[in-house]
Amino acid sequence: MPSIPEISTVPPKLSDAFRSHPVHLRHECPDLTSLKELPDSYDWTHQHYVIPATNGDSAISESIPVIDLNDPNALQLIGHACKTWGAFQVINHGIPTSLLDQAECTTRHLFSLPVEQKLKASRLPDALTGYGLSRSNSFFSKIMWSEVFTIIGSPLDHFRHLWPEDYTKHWGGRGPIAPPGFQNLIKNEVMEEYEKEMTKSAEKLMWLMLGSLNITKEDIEWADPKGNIPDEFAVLHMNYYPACPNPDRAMGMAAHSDSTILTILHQNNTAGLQVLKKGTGWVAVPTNPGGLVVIVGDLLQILSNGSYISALHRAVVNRDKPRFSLPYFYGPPARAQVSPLPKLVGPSDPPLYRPITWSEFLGIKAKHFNNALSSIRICTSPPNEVVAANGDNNTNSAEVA
Ligand SMILES: O=C(O)CCC(=O)C(=O)O
Ligand SMILES: [Fe+2]
Repeated sequence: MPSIPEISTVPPKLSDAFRSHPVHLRHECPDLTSLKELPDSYDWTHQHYVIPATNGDSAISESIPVIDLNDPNALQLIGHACKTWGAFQVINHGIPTSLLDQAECTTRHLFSLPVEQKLKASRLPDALTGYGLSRSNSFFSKIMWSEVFTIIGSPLDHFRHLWPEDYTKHWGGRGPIAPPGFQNLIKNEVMEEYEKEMTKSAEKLMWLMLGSLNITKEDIEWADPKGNIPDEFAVLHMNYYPACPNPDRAMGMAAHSDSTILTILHQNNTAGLQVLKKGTGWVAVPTNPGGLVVIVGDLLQILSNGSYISALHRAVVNRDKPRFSLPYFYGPPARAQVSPLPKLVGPSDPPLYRPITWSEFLGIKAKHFNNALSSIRICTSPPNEVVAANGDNNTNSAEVA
Protein backbone atom coordinates (compact mmCIF):
# COMPACT_ATOMS: atom_id res chain seq x y z
CA MET A 1 0.00 0.00 0.00
CA PRO A 2 1.31 3.49 -0.76
CA SER A 3 2.78 5.15 2.29
CA ILE A 4 3.21 8.61 0.81
CA PRO A 5 1.95 11.19 3.29
CA GLU A 6 -1.40 12.54 2.19
CA ILE A 7 -3.21 15.74 3.02
CA SER A 8 -6.64 15.20 4.52
CA THR A 9 -9.51 17.41 3.34
CA VAL A 10 -10.69 18.40 6.81
CA PRO A 11 -7.75 19.89 8.68
CA PRO A 12 -7.68 18.43 12.19
CA LYS A 13 -6.93 20.80 15.01
CA LEU A 14 -4.43 19.71 17.61
CA SER A 15 -6.40 21.59 20.23
CA ASP A 16 -9.39 19.30 19.51
CA ALA A 17 -7.41 16.12 20.19
CA PHE A 18 -8.78 15.64 23.70
CA ARG A 19 -12.38 16.76 23.09
CA SER A 20 -13.64 13.18 23.33
CA HIS A 21 -11.36 12.29 26.25
CA PRO A 22 -11.95 14.88 28.96
CA VAL A 23 -10.09 14.22 32.18
CA HIS A 24 -10.98 15.76 35.53
CA LEU A 25 -7.75 16.05 37.46
CA ARG A 26 -6.73 18.10 40.43
CA HIS A 27 -4.16 17.92 43.15
CA GLU A 28 -5.59 16.60 46.38
CA CYS A 29 -3.44 19.17 48.08
CA PRO A 30 -3.06 22.22 45.80
CA ASP A 31 0.18 23.32 47.50
CA LEU A 32 2.56 20.36 47.56
CA THR A 33 5.31 22.47 49.11
CA SER A 34 3.30 22.75 52.33
CA LEU A 35 3.32 18.97 52.95
CA LYS A 36 5.70 17.51 55.53
CA GLU A 37 4.72 13.92 54.78
CA LEU A 38 3.68 12.11 51.64
CA PRO A 39 -0.11 11.60 51.61
CA ASP A 40 -1.25 8.12 50.65
CA SER A 41 -2.69 9.37 47.36
CA TYR A 42 0.86 10.32 46.27
CA ASP A 43 2.49 7.13 47.53
CA TRP A 44 3.48 4.91 44.60
CA THR A 45 5.26 2.29 46.73
CA HIS A 46 2.89 -0.55 46.01
CA GLN A 47 2.33 0.22 42.37
CA HIS A 48 3.53 -2.81 40.45
CA TYR A 49 4.96 -0.70 37.63
CA VAL A 50 7.43 1.15 39.83
CA ILE A 51 10.94 -0.12 40.14
CA PRO A 52 13.61 1.66 42.15
CA ALA A 53 15.38 4.55 40.50
CA THR A 54 18.87 3.83 39.27
CA ASN A 55 20.14 7.25 40.36
CA GLY A 56 23.43 6.62 42.07
CA ASP A 57 23.35 2.89 41.24
CA SER A 58 26.98 2.06 40.64
CA ALA A 59 26.01 -1.13 38.81
CA ILE A 60 24.76 0.93 35.90
CA SER A 61 27.60 2.73 34.21
CA GLU A 62 25.82 3.43 30.95
CA SER A 63 24.53 6.86 30.13
CA ILE A 64 22.72 8.31 27.14
CA PRO A 65 25.22 9.56 24.54
CA VAL A 66 26.36 13.18 24.63
CA ILE A 67 26.73 14.39 21.05
CA ASP A 68 28.61 17.50 20.01
CA LEU A 69 26.82 18.96 17.00
CA ASN A 70 30.20 20.24 15.74
CA ASP A 71 31.56 16.69 15.67
CA PRO A 72 32.13 15.61 12.04
CA ASN A 73 30.58 12.24 12.97
CA ALA A 74 27.48 13.80 14.54
CA LEU A 75 25.12 12.34 11.93
CA GLN A 76 26.21 8.75 12.54
CA LEU A 77 26.30 9.22 16.30
CA ILE A 78 22.77 10.61 16.27
CA GLY A 79 21.50 7.69 14.17
CA HIS A 80 23.10 5.19 16.52
CA ALA A 81 21.68 6.91 19.61
CA CYS A 82 18.17 6.97 18.08
CA LYS A 83 18.34 3.25 17.36
CA THR A 84 19.78 2.10 20.66
CA TRP A 85 18.51 4.60 23.22
CA GLY A 86 15.83 6.69 21.57
CA ALA A 87 17.44 9.64 23.32
CA PHE A 88 20.69 11.60 23.53
CA GLN A 89 22.07 14.88 24.85
CA VAL A 90 23.36 17.60 22.53
CA ILE A 91 26.01 20.19 23.17
CA ASN A 92 27.08 23.02 20.85
CA HIS A 93 23.49 23.25 19.70
CA GLY A 94 23.64 27.02 19.23
CA ILE A 95 21.16 28.06 21.95
CA PRO A 96 22.84 30.43 24.40
CA THR A 97 23.15 29.07 27.93
CA SER A 98 21.98 32.47 29.20
CA LEU A 99 18.62 31.98 27.44
CA LEU A 100 18.24 28.51 28.99
CA ASP A 101 19.01 29.98 32.41
CA GLN A 102 16.49 32.80 31.93
CA ALA A 103 13.81 30.36 30.80
CA GLU A 104 14.41 28.32 33.93
CA CYS A 105 14.20 31.45 36.05
CA THR A 106 10.85 32.40 34.42
CA THR A 107 9.57 28.87 35.09
CA ARG A 108 10.55 29.20 38.73
CA HIS A 109 8.67 32.50 38.96
CA LEU A 110 5.57 31.04 37.36
CA PHE A 111 5.33 28.13 39.75
CA SER A 112 6.11 30.26 42.79
CA LEU A 113 2.94 32.32 42.21
CA PRO A 114 0.23 31.81 44.84
CA VAL A 115 -1.84 28.69 44.17
CA GLU A 116 -5.05 30.67 43.61
CA GLN A 117 -3.25 32.68 40.92
CA LYS A 118 -2.05 29.56 39.12
CA LEU A 119 -5.52 28.05 39.28
CA LYS A 120 -6.85 31.01 37.28
CA ALA A 121 -5.06 29.50 34.30
CA SER A 122 -6.34 25.95 34.95
CA ARG A 123 -6.49 23.64 31.97
CA LEU A 124 -10.06 22.66 31.10
CA PRO A 125 -10.83 18.90 31.21
CA ASP A 126 -10.88 18.54 27.41
CA ALA A 127 -8.25 21.15 26.57
CA LEU A 128 -4.57 20.94 25.81
CA THR A 129 -3.23 24.14 27.34
CA GLY A 130 -3.14 25.71 30.78
CA TYR A 131 -2.05 24.89 34.31
CA GLY A 132 -2.67 21.58 36.08
CA LEU A 133 -1.54 18.00 36.47
CA SER A 134 -0.05 15.93 33.70
CA ARG A 135 -2.92 14.39 31.72
CA SER A 136 -1.29 10.98 32.07
CA ASN A 137 -2.37 10.99 35.74
CA SER A 138 -5.71 9.70 34.46
CA PHE A 139 -4.11 6.29 33.80
CA PHE A 140 -2.95 5.78 37.37
CA SER A 141 -4.56 5.46 40.77
CA LYS A 142 -1.81 7.50 42.45
CA ILE A 143 -1.07 11.16 41.77
CA MET A 144 2.22 12.35 40.33
CA TRP A 145 4.30 14.81 42.33
CA SER A 146 4.38 17.55 39.71
CA GLU A 147 2.65 20.58 38.22
CA VAL A 148 2.53 21.35 34.51
CA PHE A 149 1.84 24.50 32.51
CA THR A 150 1.12 23.76 28.83
CA ILE A 151 1.56 26.39 26.14
CA ILE A 152 0.69 26.44 22.45
CA GLY A 153 1.63 29.61 20.59
CA SER A 154 2.54 32.76 22.48
CA PRO A 155 3.62 32.11 26.09
CA LEU A 156 2.75 35.69 27.05
CA ASP A 157 -0.86 35.16 25.93
CA HIS A 158 -1.01 32.19 28.28
CA PHE A 159 0.65 34.04 31.14
CA ARG A 160 -2.05 36.75 30.88
CA HIS A 161 -4.57 34.25 32.25
CA LEU A 162 -2.58 34.37 35.46
CA TRP A 163 -3.01 38.12 35.61
CA PRO A 164 -4.77 39.11 38.81
CA GLU A 165 -7.62 41.45 37.84
CA ASP A 166 -7.25 43.61 40.92
CA TYR A 167 -3.66 44.29 40.02
CA THR A 168 -4.67 45.28 36.50
CA LYS A 169 -7.16 47.80 37.82
CA HIS A 170 -4.83 49.26 40.39
CA TRP A 171 -1.58 49.03 38.51
CA GLY A 172 0.72 51.96 39.03
CA GLY A 173 1.53 51.73 42.68
CA ARG A 174 -1.83 52.72 44.17
CA GLY A 175 -3.34 49.26 44.41
CA PRO A 176 -2.06 46.01 45.86
CA ILE A 177 1.49 45.12 44.95
CA ALA A 178 1.80 42.33 42.43
CA PRO A 179 3.90 39.43 43.67
CA PRO A 180 7.46 39.84 42.39
CA GLY A 181 7.27 36.51 40.54
CA PHE A 182 4.26 37.75 38.65
CA GLN A 183 5.87 41.01 37.61
CA ASN A 184 8.82 39.09 36.34
CA LEU A 185 6.57 36.86 34.26
CA ILE A 186 4.46 39.42 32.49
CA LYS A 187 7.26 41.78 31.69
CA ASN A 188 9.66 39.44 30.05
CA GLU A 189 9.68 37.89 26.64
CA VAL A 190 12.13 35.16 27.48
CA MET A 191 9.75 32.34 26.74
CA GLU A 192 8.86 33.77 23.32
CA GLU A 193 12.56 33.80 22.50
CA TYR A 194 12.97 30.31 23.98
CA GLU A 195 10.21 29.00 21.72
CA LYS A 196 11.76 30.58 18.62
CA GLU A 197 15.14 29.07 19.37
CA MET A 198 13.60 25.67 20.12
CA THR A 199 11.75 25.67 16.79
CA LYS A 200 14.99 26.35 14.89
CA SER A 201 16.83 23.63 16.81
CA ALA A 202 14.02 21.12 16.45
CA GLU A 203 14.03 21.55 12.66
CA LYS A 204 17.79 21.17 12.55
CA LEU A 205 17.71 18.09 14.76
CA MET A 206 14.87 16.52 12.80
CA TRP A 207 16.87 16.80 9.58
CA LEU A 208 19.92 15.28 11.28
CA MET A 209 17.90 12.42 12.75
CA LEU A 210 16.22 11.74 9.40
CA GLY A 211 19.46 12.40 7.50
CA SER A 212 21.08 9.56 9.32
CA LEU A 213 18.48 7.30 7.67
CA ASN A 214 19.24 8.83 4.27
CA ILE A 215 16.02 10.81 4.30
CA THR A 216 16.22 14.21 2.60
CA LYS A 217 13.82 17.16 2.36
CA GLU A 218 12.37 15.80 -0.90
CA ASP A 219 11.12 12.78 1.08
CA ILE A 220 9.08 14.83 3.52
CA GLU A 221 5.79 15.93 2.05
CA TRP A 222 5.25 18.77 4.50
CA ALA A 223 8.68 20.38 3.97
CA ASP A 224 9.22 23.10 1.35
CA PRO A 225 12.08 22.78 -1.18
CA LYS A 226 14.45 24.57 1.20
CA GLY A 227 13.67 22.14 4.00
CA ASN A 228 11.57 24.65 5.97
CA ILE A 229 8.38 23.37 7.56
CA PRO A 230 5.74 26.06 6.92
CA ASP A 231 3.01 24.96 9.36
CA GLU A 232 4.99 22.98 11.87
CA PHE A 233 3.36 22.60 15.24
CA ALA A 234 4.78 22.48 18.73
CA VAL A 235 3.72 22.41 22.35
CA LEU A 236 5.78 23.75 25.23
CA HIS A 237 5.54 22.41 28.76
CA MET A 238 6.85 24.02 31.89
CA ASN A 239 7.18 21.24 34.49
CA TYR A 240 7.66 21.71 38.22
CA TYR A 241 8.59 18.95 40.65
CA PRO A 242 8.55 20.39 44.18
CA ALA A 243 11.01 19.02 46.72
CA CYS A 244 9.34 15.96 48.21
CA PRO A 245 9.37 14.70 51.84
CA ASN A 246 9.51 11.03 50.67
CA PRO A 247 11.09 11.02 47.22
CA ASP A 248 11.61 7.24 47.15
CA ARG A 249 7.88 6.67 47.37
CA ALA A 250 6.73 9.40 44.99
CA MET A 251 6.69 9.64 41.21
CA GLY A 252 7.34 12.93 39.40
CA MET A 253 6.15 11.76 36.01
CA ALA A 254 5.36 8.13 35.27
CA ALA A 255 6.93 6.17 32.39
CA HIS A 256 5.70 7.30 28.99
CA SER A 257 6.85 7.99 25.48
CA ASP A 258 6.23 11.37 23.85
CA SER A 259 3.71 11.62 21.00
CA THR A 260 6.00 13.88 18.99
CA ILE A 261 8.51 13.69 16.16
CA LEU A 262 11.07 14.73 18.72
CA THR A 263 11.22 16.44 22.09
CA ILE A 264 13.94 18.84 23.22
CA LEU A 265 14.15 18.98 26.98
CA HIS A 266 15.99 21.46 29.12
CA GLN A 267 16.34 20.34 32.74
CA ASN A 268 17.76 22.57 35.40
CA ASN A 269 20.77 21.47 37.40
CA THR A 270 18.69 19.01 39.41
CA ALA A 271 18.69 15.52 37.93
CA GLY A 272 15.47 13.51 37.72
CA LEU A 273 14.97 12.36 34.15
CA GLN A 274 15.46 8.63 33.51
CA VAL A 275 15.37 6.71 30.23
CA LEU A 276 14.52 3.03 29.92
CA LYS A 277 17.18 1.13 27.99
CA LYS A 278 16.24 -2.29 26.73
CA GLY A 279 18.38 -4.90 28.44
CA THR A 280 19.70 -2.43 31.01
CA GLY A 281 16.81 -0.83 32.87
CA TRP A 282 16.14 2.71 33.98
CA VAL A 283 19.15 4.93 33.46
CA ALA A 284 19.43 8.39 35.00
CA VAL A 285 20.21 11.26 32.63
CA PRO A 286 22.82 13.42 34.34
CA THR A 287 22.47 17.17 34.16
CA ASN A 288 24.78 18.78 31.67
CA PRO A 289 25.09 22.57 31.97
CA GLY A 290 24.09 24.08 28.64
CA GLY A 291 23.28 20.64 27.21
CA LEU A 292 19.83 19.66 25.96
CA VAL A 293 18.17 16.25 26.00
CA VAL A 294 16.65 15.07 22.71
CA ILE A 295 14.02 12.33 22.85
CA VAL A 296 12.74 10.36 19.85
CA GLY A 297 8.94 10.61 19.77
CA ASP A 298 6.29 8.13 18.61
CA LEU A 299 5.81 9.91 15.26
CA LEU A 300 9.50 9.49 14.44
CA GLN A 301 9.24 5.82 15.30
CA ILE A 302 6.41 5.66 12.74
CA LEU A 303 8.27 7.70 10.08
CA SER A 304 11.41 5.59 10.51
CA ASN A 305 9.28 2.43 10.25
CA GLY A 306 10.48 1.27 13.64
CA SER A 307 14.23 1.87 13.06
CA TYR A 308 14.22 4.55 15.74
CA ILE A 309 12.65 3.88 19.11
CA SER A 310 10.54 6.37 21.00
CA ALA A 311 12.18 6.15 24.39
CA LEU A 312 10.18 5.41 27.49
CA HIS A 313 11.19 7.92 30.09
CA ARG A 314 10.04 9.18 33.47
CA ALA A 315 10.97 11.77 36.08
CA VAL A 316 11.81 11.05 39.71
CA VAL A 317 11.83 13.62 42.49
CA ASN A 318 14.18 14.49 45.32
CA ARG A 319 14.04 15.65 48.91
CA ASP A 320 15.97 18.89 48.90
CA LYS A 321 15.56 20.83 45.71
CA PRO A 322 12.69 21.75 43.44
CA ARG A 323 13.25 20.58 39.88
CA PHE A 324 12.11 22.27 36.70
CA SER A 325 12.09 20.95 33.18
CA LEU A 326 11.07 22.52 29.91
CA PRO A 327 10.21 20.01 27.22
CA TYR A 328 9.50 21.37 23.74
CA PHE A 329 7.29 18.89 21.90
CA TYR A 330 7.88 19.19 18.16
CA GLY A 331 5.55 17.72 15.57
CA PRO A 332 4.41 17.98 11.97
CA PRO A 333 1.76 20.37 10.61
CA ALA A 334 -1.70 19.41 11.84
CA ARG A 335 -2.83 18.34 8.33
CA ALA A 336 0.11 16.06 7.61
CA GLN A 337 -0.46 12.33 7.51
CA VAL A 338 2.51 10.61 9.13
CA SER A 339 3.37 7.14 7.91
CA PRO A 340 6.50 5.01 7.38
CA LEU A 341 8.61 6.82 4.77
CA PRO A 342 8.60 5.06 1.37
CA LYS A 343 12.44 4.91 1.28
CA LEU A 344 12.40 2.82 4.46
CA VAL A 345 9.75 0.40 3.26
CA GLY A 346 10.29 -2.56 0.94
CA PRO A 347 9.38 -6.20 0.41
CA SER A 348 11.42 -7.23 3.43
CA ASP A 349 10.41 -4.14 5.43
CA PRO A 350 6.65 -3.81 5.16
CA PRO A 351 5.14 -0.65 6.66
CA LEU A 352 4.57 -1.23 10.34
CA TYR A 353 2.05 1.55 10.98
CA ARG A 354 -0.96 3.04 9.25
CA PRO A 355 -0.92 6.74 8.27
CA ILE A 356 -2.10 9.08 11.00
CA THR A 357 -2.24 12.79 11.82
CA TRP A 358 -0.71 14.12 15.02
CA SER A 359 -4.10 15.14 16.30
CA GLU A 360 -5.60 11.68 15.68
CA PHE A 361 -2.61 10.06 17.34
CA LEU A 362 -3.00 12.28 20.41
CA GLY A 363 -6.63 11.15 20.65
CA ILE A 364 -5.50 7.50 20.51
CA LYS A 365 -2.82 8.19 23.10
CA ALA A 366 -5.43 9.77 25.36
CA LYS A 367 -7.27 6.45 25.26
CA HIS A 368 -4.51 3.85 25.03
CA PHE A 369 -1.59 5.73 26.58
CA ASN A 370 1.63 3.76 26.06
CA ASN A 371 -0.09 1.16 23.90
CA ALA A 372 -1.03 3.77 21.27
CA LEU A 373 1.71 2.72 18.85
CA SER A 374 0.72 -0.95 19.05
CA SER A 375 -2.86 0.02 18.38
CA ILE A 376 -2.02 1.56 14.97
CA ARG A 377 0.31 -1.24 13.93
CA ILE A 378 -0.58 -2.93 10.68
CA CYS A 379 2.23 -5.42 10.52
CA THR A 380 2.74 -7.61 13.52
CA SER A 381 6.27 -8.96 13.07
CA PRO A 382 8.73 -8.29 14.53
CA PRO A 383 7.36 -6.03 17.27
CA ASN A 384 9.78 -3.19 17.82
CA GLU A 385 8.07 -1.04 20.32
CA VAL A 386 8.34 -1.79 23.96
CA VAL A 387 4.96 -2.54 25.49
CA ALA A 388 4.93 0.06 28.15
CA ALA A 389 3.99 0.30 31.76
CA ASN A 390 0.51 1.48 31.03
CA GLY A 391 -1.46 2.39 34.06
CA ASP A 392 -3.01 0.28 36.71
CA ASN A 393 -4.84 -2.17 34.51
CA ASN A 394 -2.06 -3.07 32.18
CA THR A 395 0.95 -5.30 32.00
CA ASN A 396 4.25 -4.22 33.29
CA SER A 397 6.56 -5.42 30.59
CA ALA A 398 8.36 -2.10 30.12
CA GLU A 399 9.75 -2.49 33.59
CA VAL A 400 11.21 -5.86 32.71
CA ALA A 401 13.99 -4.42 30.63
O1 LIG B 1 10.86 16.39 33.61
C1 LIG B 1 11.40 15.56 32.90
O2 LIG B 1 12.59 15.35 32.94
C2 LIG B 1 10.56 14.74 31.96
C3 LIG B 1 9.34 15.45 31.46
C4 LIG B 1 8.63 14.68 30.40
O3 LIG B 1 9.00 13.61 30.04
C5 LIG B 1 7.44 15.25 29.76
O4 LIG B 1 6.98 16.34 30.16
O5 LIG B 1 6.93 14.62 28.80
FE1 LIG C 1 8.09 13.07 28.12
